[in-house]
Amino acid sequence: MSETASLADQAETETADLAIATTALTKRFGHQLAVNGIDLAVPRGSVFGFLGPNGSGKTTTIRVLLGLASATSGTARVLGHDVPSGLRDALPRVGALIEGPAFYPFLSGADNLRRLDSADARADPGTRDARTARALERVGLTHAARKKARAYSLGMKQRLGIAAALLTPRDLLVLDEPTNGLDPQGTREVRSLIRAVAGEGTTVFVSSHLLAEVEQICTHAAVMHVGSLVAQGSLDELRGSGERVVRMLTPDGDRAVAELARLGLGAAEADAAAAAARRAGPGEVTLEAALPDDGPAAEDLVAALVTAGVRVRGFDVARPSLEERFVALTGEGFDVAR
Ligand SMILES: Nc1ncnc2c1ncn2[C@@H]1O[C@H](COP(=O)(O)OP(=O)(O)OP(=O)(O)O)[C@@H](O)[C@H]1O
Repeated sequence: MSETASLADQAETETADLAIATTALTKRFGHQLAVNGIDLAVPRGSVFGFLGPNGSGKTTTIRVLLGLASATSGTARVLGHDVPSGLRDALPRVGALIEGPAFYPFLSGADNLRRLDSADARADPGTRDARTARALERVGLTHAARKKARAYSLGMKQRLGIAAALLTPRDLLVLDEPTNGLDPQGTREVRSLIRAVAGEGTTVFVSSHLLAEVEQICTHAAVMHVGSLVAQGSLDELRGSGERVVRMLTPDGDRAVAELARLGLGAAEADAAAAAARRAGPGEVTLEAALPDDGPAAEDLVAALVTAGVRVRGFDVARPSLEERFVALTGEGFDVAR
């Protein structure tokens, strides 16, 4: 087999393992670049967090993936089918909930689902009642099946939306900010539902501006910033990809900086807020230095500092947290609440 052929085969196998794959996907609105050449790779079986602040391009990307908007350039595949030409084949296996579910308030939850089910030409009318009952059970709404949708709480409406997305078996569930506006109880319900759906083998692609949410429910994540994808991978990969940082507390700042420089590390005083948080006493300074993966071991650094006469009152080596890492990537904070 030629090298070109085997590379093509390898690319094909890799794409087959992906529920969503895009190449240089771009969407412009006039002069505005809402999505800027993104290469998304969402592994099958993952719970994939699509993370980014408001306005970073998440909803636009989702709309393009589902054929609700057309890309300006680039390519996308969903469940192995080209978007938009192959969406007719992909969409029956994709459940989606974007920009909040719309229901008839005067119909019960079950009747709303029946109505949606009847709009699906492939759904057998003979098994409609069983299908709606199963979907309601799946999201824990059996007790509220006959209640009018207008009497549902926001969390119940959101779960009804997920039930609608799960009326038929799905390989991929796409959820746009599914916990937006929910109270803590509703948030917990929706998150545990996502875990349960993923546990049954469905790939879940979920957008969120909440880092804590992504950390709680996702196996993988991608980070959007002003239309660009600035990082993606498994959460472990994302955590591990930040450079380690040495932080030390000492009354001998100048001597420590000189010794660290001799060891190849450029140390600087931590910013005032961080230093205050570490409660440096009179004359003490908190120093920080990036430590490359091939840099000296922590114990060798401490030994060298002590030998050089530096009084080491505090010392630690840590990878940045996911939050610190994402702030570094995007230059802005994420809502970490809830
Ligand atoms: N139909 C449209 N026409 C013009 N600009 C749009 C349109 N839809 C989105 N945009 C712009 O594209 C950018 C990305 O918006 P998008 O809704 O995709 O972001 P998002 O990350 O989903 O944010 P949010 O969580 O607030 O929905 C924003 O600047 C937005 O104003």
